[in-house]
Amino acid sequence: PLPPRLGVETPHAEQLSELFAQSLGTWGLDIFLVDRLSCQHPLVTVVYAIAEKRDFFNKFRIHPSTLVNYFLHVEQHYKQDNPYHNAVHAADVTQSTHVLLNAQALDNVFSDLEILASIFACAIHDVNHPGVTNQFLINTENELAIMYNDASVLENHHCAVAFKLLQEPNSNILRQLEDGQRKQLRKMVIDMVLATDMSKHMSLLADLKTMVETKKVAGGCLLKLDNYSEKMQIMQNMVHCADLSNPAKPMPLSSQWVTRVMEEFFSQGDREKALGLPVSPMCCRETANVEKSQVSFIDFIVHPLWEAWTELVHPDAEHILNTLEGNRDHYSELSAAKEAAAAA
Ligand SMILES: COc1ccc(-c2ccn(CCC(=O)N3CCOCC3)n2)cc1OC1CCCC1
Ligand SMILES: [Mg+2]
Ligand SMILES: [Zn+2]
Repeated sequence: PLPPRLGVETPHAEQLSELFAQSLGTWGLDIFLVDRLSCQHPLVTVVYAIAEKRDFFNKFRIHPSTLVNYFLHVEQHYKQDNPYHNAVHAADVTQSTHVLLNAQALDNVFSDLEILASIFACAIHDVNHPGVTNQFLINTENELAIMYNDASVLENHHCAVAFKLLQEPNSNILRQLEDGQRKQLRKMVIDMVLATDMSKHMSLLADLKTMVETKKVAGGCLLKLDNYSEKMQIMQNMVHCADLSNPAKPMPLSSQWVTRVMEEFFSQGDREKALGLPVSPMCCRETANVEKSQVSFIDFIVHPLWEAWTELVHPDAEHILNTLEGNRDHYSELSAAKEAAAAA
């Protein structure tokens, strides 16, 4: 028997179908509206809609009910009471990557398996996130830090949980793939999820810039991507861009993500204070300057990354870079106004 049209029953099925028909492939999709209309199943409904759109069911002989069953379990393993690292963030990163994959410059670059791997990696990339950073887990000698020897602790955990859930009954969406394909997908997913660890950011960006320079020299086309490592580099940067896309979204969405990430940081700061640990940067609710932090985050991390991505897929991501630059100026003005008010 087939599952409901969107994967899960919801009283707003009509409205949600309409929203996906209009905006599943749009950069400004209101993922918070998807969360409400789907009755808190944003991940299952977004993945199901993308799977339909990209014909995953036929291409990989995945039964719709198996896909729903697996991603319901994945969704349940995202901690709903995390203000930021919850299933809405996973759905947001997945839908954002779906949009980035549609760039004309990327036509015919990725195989069907690489596209499935990218969407799968986004959907599971933060599963079972505890709402604290790697540094906090290391500083508190958390069992996860011990398990993964302080190396990309969270990112290793997300991968392990996701692949463990595949082994549950009626959940193995990869069952019908050839063995080689399943092994290949597993490797690609691990490579992408481990690349969402911020400690990898600088090397990832450096490699992306080199590739952009080479592409410029080779007359601007991306098609000459034959080896795995070049393709994987683009896929890793694509997922990393999506993971860091909040400041590049329309302000009504971006500002909700800022509130959420600060709430998660502040509760970590509260826990560090209670444990007598030094409070991490930007985690102290008394002293943090939210707008200033966003400006620095954009100037030092997000803009350099999106500038490189925009060059790689020129001209498809121009509007994203423009939105980011507009948001940066907005936070900078807010920050200056706040300082002026404090000085008055
Ligand atoms: C909406 O604002 C943000 C949205 C996302 C990020 C962000 C940074 C790195 N990632 C990738 C995952 C990661 O490595 N993290 C998760 C966040 O905590 C640090 C370790 N994501 C940061 C954001 O703002 C900064 C944090 C407070 C002010 C500036
Ligand atoms: Mg993460
Ligand atoms: Zn994330």
